[in-house]
Order: sequence, then C-alpha cells, then structure tokens
Amino acid sequence: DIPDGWTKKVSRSSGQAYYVNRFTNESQWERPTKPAKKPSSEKVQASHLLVKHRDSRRPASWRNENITISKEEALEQLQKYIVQIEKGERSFADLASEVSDCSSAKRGGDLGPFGRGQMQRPFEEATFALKVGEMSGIVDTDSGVHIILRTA
Ligand SMILES: N=C(N)NCCC[C@H](NC(=O)[C@@H]1CCC/C1=C/[C@H](COP(=O)(O)O)NC=O)C(N)=O
Repeated sequence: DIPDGWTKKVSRSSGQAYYVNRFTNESQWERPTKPAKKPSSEKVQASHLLVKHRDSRRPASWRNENITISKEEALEQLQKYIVQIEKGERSFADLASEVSDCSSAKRGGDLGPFGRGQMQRPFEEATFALKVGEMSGIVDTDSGVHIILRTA
C-alpha cells in the first residue's frame, strides 16, 4: 500500500487515483514514494519595512490612500533606507514606524510570531532563512518590496 501520512482517493471526474497529504491537505496525482512530511510547527518573529508601489496588490496604506510610485522608485527608496539602517543613522523600528506602508508600522514593523503557511511564500522563506537579529536584503512580494528584521 502507500507510505505513511497519505490517503488514496479516486477522482470522481476521471476515475484516476490521486493522493492526499493528510498533514497539508495537498493532493497529487503521482503515487507517493516516501512518508508525507509534517509541516514544522516552528514559529519565528519578525519586523518589516514595506514600501508599496502602483503594482502592489493593495496600493494604499495608513500613510497614503493612493500609492502611484513605480516599483523602480520603491526599490530606490528601500535601498536608501537600508543604507540609513546599516550606517546606524536610523533604527529599524524607528524608520519602519515612520515610512512602512504596512499597518505594523504602528508597532515598529513588528508582525508578531508566525509559522509556515501564514505569510506570502517569498516573505516566509526569507524570514526563516535569517538568524535572529539579522536583517534581510530586499524581498519582493505581491504586497510590495520589503526589508525584514528577524527578532525571534
Ligand atoms: N499574521 C499576521 N500578522 N497578519 C496576517 C498576514 C497575512 C499575510 N500578509 C503578508 O504576507 C504580507 C507580506 C508579509 C507581511 C504582510 C503584511 C501585509 C502587507 O500589506 P497588504 O499587501 O496586505 O496590504 N499586511 C497585512 O497583512 C498574507 N498571507 O497575505
């Protein structure tokens, strides 16, 4: 029969067998060859500074009800913020609270603890790859362009 963690089902439309990962509920046509992986329950905590642009999924924020800058312009702004933080001219939280286009700006950019599957994938991958206390480079999501500071 099939490896642990998988359920075999038959597609009503095609009569084909398919396999469901009991932990993630993801399904696949291919017959699984190894046990289904349990998503780790590991939590991380991070703050971010988000600069939205006209192609953002929601081009509006607490500080600007109609965001029209181009993605190129947003990247230039973010690059300047990175330099200010790396030179120690501004703290991450201080700058995020002033310029971040996310409501988390009110909390210095803090998003609170989160596990896998909660944030957009590029943001999640970048955060989980950081050590605690480390700042990311520029991370691109449907929300806009971000820098991330992992805090826990
Ligand atoms: N669990 C917490 N704290 N809140 C739920 C987060 C939902 C999550 N959000 C994101 O992935 C974006 C990118 C990283 C942070 C983030 C914040 C967005 C960015 O702004 P928006 O594009 O939404 O206008 N504002 C709030 O959600 C998602 N799966 O869409």
